[in-house]
Amino acid sequence: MDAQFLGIPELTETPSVAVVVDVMRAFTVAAWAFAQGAEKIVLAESLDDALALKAAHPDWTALKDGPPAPGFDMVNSPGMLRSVDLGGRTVVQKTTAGTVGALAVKEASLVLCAGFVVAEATARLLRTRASDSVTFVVTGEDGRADEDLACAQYIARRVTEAATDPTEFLRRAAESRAATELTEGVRQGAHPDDVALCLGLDRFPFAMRAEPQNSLMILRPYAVPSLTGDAQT
Ligand SMILES: O=C(O)[C@H](CS(=O)(=O)O)OP(=O)(O)O
Ligand SMILES: [Mg+2]
Repeated sequence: MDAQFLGIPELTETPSVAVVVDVMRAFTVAAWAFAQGAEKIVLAESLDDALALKAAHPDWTALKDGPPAPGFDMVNSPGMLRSVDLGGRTVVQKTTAGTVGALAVKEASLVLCAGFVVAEATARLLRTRASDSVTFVVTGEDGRADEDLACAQYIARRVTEAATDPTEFLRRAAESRAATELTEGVRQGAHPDDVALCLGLDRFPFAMRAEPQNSLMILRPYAVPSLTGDAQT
């Protein structure tokens, strides 16, 4: 598999297969939202769009990064979100990096959103599809966020080497700027457990696929064939 690792500004062409990585915290939050019962996540283009979607659908749950804000129900924190019942709910998510990265590749034929919590399921799905070429979108810091790059490199390696040791990749993420800023309270809307939850390797058995639907980009959990080869969708 030919793997490319690109920051959002480097996306000059539409890739065929894109894996959009945001470890801290957008796609860790998304995975937790599905674990808490959310049916789907609408990836919003802007804060105004997120608020407009919420206004049009008052039963939806709107979520943003940074500090709490009027009109939004939650912030982009897995530590806070893990105790919220989202059974059957639609979540609208707008963040600085993760949602922007997914929207930047919305024309791709396959868009997966990932973090360490869904690494193995994501790698297994890529393995199953046997894609020749995969573009990993390293969403943070214009492609330089080491938590995202480490996770992307780990997933890429796992596609071909199932026994890849995660230790060094997780260490890099734990020592990244994002982890430090979350731990030190520099980034707002954070819970003390956020970094640990973002490093929760293979916490969930599903991958996450984003697809355009009625002019919106919708993220859903995506069951992948198990190790024993039982196919699910
Ligand atoms: O919520 C996050 O962790 C970041 C925003 S910030 O860097 O904390 O301000 O957004 P994300 O898109 O999840 O990287
Ligand atoms: Mg991030």
